[in-house]
Amino acid sequence: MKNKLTPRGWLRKFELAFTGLLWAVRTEGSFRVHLPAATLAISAAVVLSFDAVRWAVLLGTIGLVLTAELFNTALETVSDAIDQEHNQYIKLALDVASGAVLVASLTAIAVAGFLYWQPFWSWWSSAATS
Ligand SMILES: Nc1ncnc2c1ncn2[C@@H]1O[C@H](COP(=O)(O)OP(=O)(O)OP(=O)(O)O)[C@@H](O)[C@H]1O
Repeated sequence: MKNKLTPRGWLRKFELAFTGLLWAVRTEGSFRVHLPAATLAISAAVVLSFDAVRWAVLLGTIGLVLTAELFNTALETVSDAIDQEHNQYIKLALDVASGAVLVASLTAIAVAGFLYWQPFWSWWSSAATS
């Protein structure tokens, strides 16, 4: 079903996108790990007074992980619709999608190391000397 590119059509597109987003967050257990982790990372960035570049990299990295998880959830839903019995192609597709989430998550951990190390060290040093 195609939405026309009118203001009403765009509104409908956003409505459908938010419906999908909310459904995925409510039903996919992995978001119970990703969302608290993202909240913790953002809170630490506020405390450490991240500059604009650090914020941009942090938000981009969080977006990468959440986007990978959303595509993984979409693929799991389609695979349930296609075949709920054992299917080797569905298995491979879901394993690859899980691999994508793993790569995004490991990338986020590595990026976090670079982002937080120096501001944390400055914060720690000034807290220790005061
Ligand atoms: N129809 C199927 N045929 C074969 N293997 C499947 C099928 N459905 C799921 N699997 C296997 O089970 C694994 C987990 O798939 P599932 O859709 O249950 O995700 P999940 O356990 O909810 O994981 P996630 O935490 O990523 O949502 C897949 O990676 C795949 O190896």
